[in-house]
Amino acid sequence: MNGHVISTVGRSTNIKWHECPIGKLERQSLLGQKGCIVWITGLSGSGKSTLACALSRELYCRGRLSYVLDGDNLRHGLNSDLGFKQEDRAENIRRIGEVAKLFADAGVICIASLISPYRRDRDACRASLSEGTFIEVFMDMPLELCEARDVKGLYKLARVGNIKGFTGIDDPYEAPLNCEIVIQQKDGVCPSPSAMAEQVLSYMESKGYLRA
Ligand SMILES: Nc1ncnc2c1ncn2[C@@H]1O[C@H](COP(=O)(O)OS(=O)(=O)O)[C@@H](OP(=O)(O)O)[C@H]1O
Ligand SMILES: Nc1ncnc2c1ncn2[C@@H]1O[C@H](COP(=O)(O)OP(=O)(O)O)[C@@H](O)[C@H]1O
Repeated sequence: MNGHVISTVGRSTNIKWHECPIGKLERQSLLGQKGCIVWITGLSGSGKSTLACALSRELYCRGRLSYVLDGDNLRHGLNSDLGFKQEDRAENIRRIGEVAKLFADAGVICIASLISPYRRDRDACRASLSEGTFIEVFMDMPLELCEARDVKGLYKLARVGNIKGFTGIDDPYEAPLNCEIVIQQKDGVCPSPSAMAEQVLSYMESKGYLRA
C-alpha cells in the first residue's frame, strides 16, 4: 500500500493506510510458518468442519498456529444478520475472506470452512490476496453421501420443501475449476479425517508453508 496517499475506498473517504514496522514477515519468522488461508468448500455434510478440526489439531501437534473460521459458527455472531440468498452468501464469503486475510497477515494458518457455493465469490477472495496465500480445498463428496449423513436433518427438511434454497437440492453449488487440493472418495470410501488432514498437510509441507 502507498503510505502517503489519501484515498477513497467504498464509502470511506479521506483515508490513509498506516504501515507498521513490524510486518507479516517478522510475525512469520516468530511463528516459523507462513500465514495463509486454507479455504475448504463443499456441500453441507461433505466433511468441511471435520477436516478443519483434524487439520487444526495436526498443525497444533506440529507446533504450528492455526485458527478455524467455520461458516456455521460465524453465523452465530459476525454474520448473524445474513441469510442464505445469493447476495447474503456472497457477503458471508466476503466477510469471512476479509477476516481470514487478517489472520493470514498475522502469520496464522487460517482455516475457513464454509459451503461458499459460488465460484465468483471464492475467486474474488483469492484475487484479493498475494500469490500462494489462498489454498482452496474442494470436498468432492457426492450429494448422496452428504444427504445420507444428514447430521442436522436439513436435507430431509429441504426434500419436503420445509427449507427453501438448500445448497445441492434447490440451490446451486459450483465446484472449483482449478483448486489446489481435492478430497475424494477412493473406491467408494471416504478417507478418514486424519487421512484428509494428512493430504492437506503434505501439500503445505511440500510448498513450504510450515517454515518461515
Ligand atoms: N439454505 C441453506 N443452504 C445451505 N446450508 C444451510 C441452509 N440453511 C441453513 N444451512 C446451514 O448453514 C450452514 C452453511 O453455512 P455457510 O455459512 O457455510 O454457507 S454459505 O457459505 O454462506 O453458503 C450449513 O452447515 P454445514 O453443514 O456445516 O455446511 C447448514 O447447516
Ligand atoms: N472423513 C470422514 N469419514 C467419516 N465420517 C466423516 C468424515 N468427514 C465427515 N464425516 C462425518 O460426516 C458428518 C458431516 O461432517 P461435517 O464435518 O459436519 O460436514 P460439513 O462441515 O461439511 O457440514 C459428520 O457426522 C462427520 O462426523
